[in-house]
Amino acid sequence: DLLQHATGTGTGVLGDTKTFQTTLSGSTYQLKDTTRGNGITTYTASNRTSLPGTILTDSDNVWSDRAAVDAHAYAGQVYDFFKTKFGRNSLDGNGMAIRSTVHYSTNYNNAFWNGSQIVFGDGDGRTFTSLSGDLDVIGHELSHGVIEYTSNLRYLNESGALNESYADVLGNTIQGKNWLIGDDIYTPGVAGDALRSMSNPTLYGQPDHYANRYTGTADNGGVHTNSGITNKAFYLIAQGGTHNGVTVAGIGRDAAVNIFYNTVAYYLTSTSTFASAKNATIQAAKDLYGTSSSYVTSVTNAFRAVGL
Ligand SMILES: CC(C)[C@H](Cc1cn(Cc2ccc(C(=O)O)cc2)nn1)C(=O)N[C@@H](CCCCN)C(=O)O
Ligand SMILES: [Zn+2]
Repeated sequence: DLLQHATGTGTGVLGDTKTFQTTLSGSTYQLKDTTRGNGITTYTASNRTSLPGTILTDSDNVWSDRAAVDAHAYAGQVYDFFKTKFGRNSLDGNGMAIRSTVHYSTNYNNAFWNGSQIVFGDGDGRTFTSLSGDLDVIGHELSHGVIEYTSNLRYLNESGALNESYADVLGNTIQGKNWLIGDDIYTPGVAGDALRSMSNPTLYGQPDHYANRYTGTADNGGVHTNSGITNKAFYLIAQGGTHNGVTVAGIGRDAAVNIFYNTVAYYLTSTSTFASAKNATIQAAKDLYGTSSSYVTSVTNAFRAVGL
């Protein structure tokens, strides 16, 4: 038949070899995975800004476009996370096609969800290397899609900071490597630094207590700043620790992300605030693990530790 799926191999942004699903169309291979939902397709913007751009193709199914290899392989991993952990079929729960575009614009130091697809710049090689080279970043961007199809948290002030926080929490948990966001692609010349830290948000200028929240208008009311508050709460719930004199018993990443996913998917609305998110998370923990579960105590204490 004309369209059949194949397995491609290629090199990722950090020089690692990986395999991923492709489609053979006639005698050309396309970066199109038809084994997950209604498909995962990776495009190139060819350093311009029209989206989605052109589907990436190759003659021998051995791929050398490092940004494309990682965008495609990592998107498949993110799809698998939501499907196997939460039974969620793609971003909308209905198998919607996932589209990624790499090589957006020139020296573009960012990655984003534009309401329909995810987009990655190549970075300028100093501040960022190709932004699709970090699984927690792809997880972050695709999680914005999941959030849009569930609570649809408005991207402004407290609901916007929550949107950002759940994207960080889900993206970081999908990678499950450390508590940093973007460390694999931020400042390739500097080891160990990152864009954001969930274990210590203040390391990169984010608050770790509600009293220190940003209340200005920049960045839609500090959505990438105030996300530190609930990022820290998640870290405490998963890992445990003492913060501002409050000791939290860790419950592990699996249970913590289960509570956070269910909260953002089923308990919040587009105008939820930090206060309503605290109550919703406690309720989700009760519904998932029982009202007298120690997990409910950990959630309550973690939110208290960050001033909520
Ligand atoms: C890796 C990724 C998660 C990305 C990280 C990111 C990139 N930037 C721009 C940026 C550019 C330069 C520097 C510098 O230190 O010189 C830092 C940040 N700000 N945040 C990010 O956080 N993107 C935003 C893009 C939001 C776009 C508006 N909707 C998002 O997805 O929330
Ligand atoms: Zn974001």
